[in-house]
Amino acid sequence: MTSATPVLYSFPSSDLLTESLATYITKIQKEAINKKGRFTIAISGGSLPKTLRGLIGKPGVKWDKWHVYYADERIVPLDDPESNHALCERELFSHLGGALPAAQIHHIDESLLGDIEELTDAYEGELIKEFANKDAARFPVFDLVLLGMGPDGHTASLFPGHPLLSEADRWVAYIEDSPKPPPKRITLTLRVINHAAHVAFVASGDGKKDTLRTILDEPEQGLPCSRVRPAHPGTVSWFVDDAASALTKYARTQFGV
Ligand SMILES: O=C1O[C@H](COP(=O)(O)O)[C@@H](O)[C@H](O)[C@H]1O
Repeated sequence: MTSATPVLYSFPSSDLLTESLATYITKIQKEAINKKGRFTIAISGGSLPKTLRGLIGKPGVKWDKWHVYYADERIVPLDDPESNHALCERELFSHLGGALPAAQIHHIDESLLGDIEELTDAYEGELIKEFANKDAARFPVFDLVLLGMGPDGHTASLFPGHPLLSEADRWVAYIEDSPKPPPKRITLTLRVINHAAHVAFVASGDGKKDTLRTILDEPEQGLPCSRVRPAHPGTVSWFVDDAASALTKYARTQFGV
C-alpha cells in the first residue's frame, strides 16, 4: 500500500498562513459535505487552535455540518487552562454565535476524570457512534485531522520512543507518563491518524525550525510527526511559516486551491 508524500506550504506571515489554512479546510469541508452531508474533523491543542481564526466569519463554512473531535486531550476539567477543549472554545467555538451545535463538539466525559481507562473507552465510544459501520473500515476515516508539532517531534499525544506509537488496535489510547505536562492524556492512535482522508500539520516560529528539518529531511529518524503518512489516496500537508521552514531543504509547494 502506498502512503502519502508530505506537501509543504510555507508562508511569509502568520496572516497568510491562517488565511490559507482556512481556505484549505473550507475546501475539504465542502467536498465532504457534498459527498455525505457532514464533515468530521479532529483538532489538536497547543498553538493550533489560534491558527483557526481565519475560519471565523468565512463564507462557505457550514458549521452545522461539522462534527468535531479532539486529536488528543489532557485529563483535566474542561474549563482548565490545560484543556485542549477549553482552548478551542476560547479561540474558535465561542466566536461562532452557536452556529456549531454544542452536541457536535465531542469532548471527554468530565465525570470520568478519575478513571482514565473508562474515560478512554467512553471517548472511543463517541468515535464508534460516528464511524462504525459507515464505511466498513476497521479504523475511522476522518475527513480531516489537524495536528501540531511539538519541539521534540511529538504530535497529538504521541511522543518520540513511546510504546503508544505501536498501538495497533485501539482508536483512542491513554498515556499516564507524558513527558510534557500534564502527564495524563488521551490521544488518537497513529493508526487512526493514518486512516484519515486528509491530515494537515500547522507549525510556526523559529523554535520549530530544527525539528521541522529533521521531520521532513530525515524521516528515517522516525519522529512521530514523520510517521504520519496516510495511506493512498490520503494526503498529508504542512502549513508552516518561513521561520519554521528556514532550515529544511524539503521542496515547497505554492499554495493554491
Ligand atoms: O501537548 C500538546 O502539544 C502539541 C504541540 O503543541 P504546540 O503548542 O507546540 O503546537 C499539540 O498539538 C497537542 O494537541 C498538545 O496536547
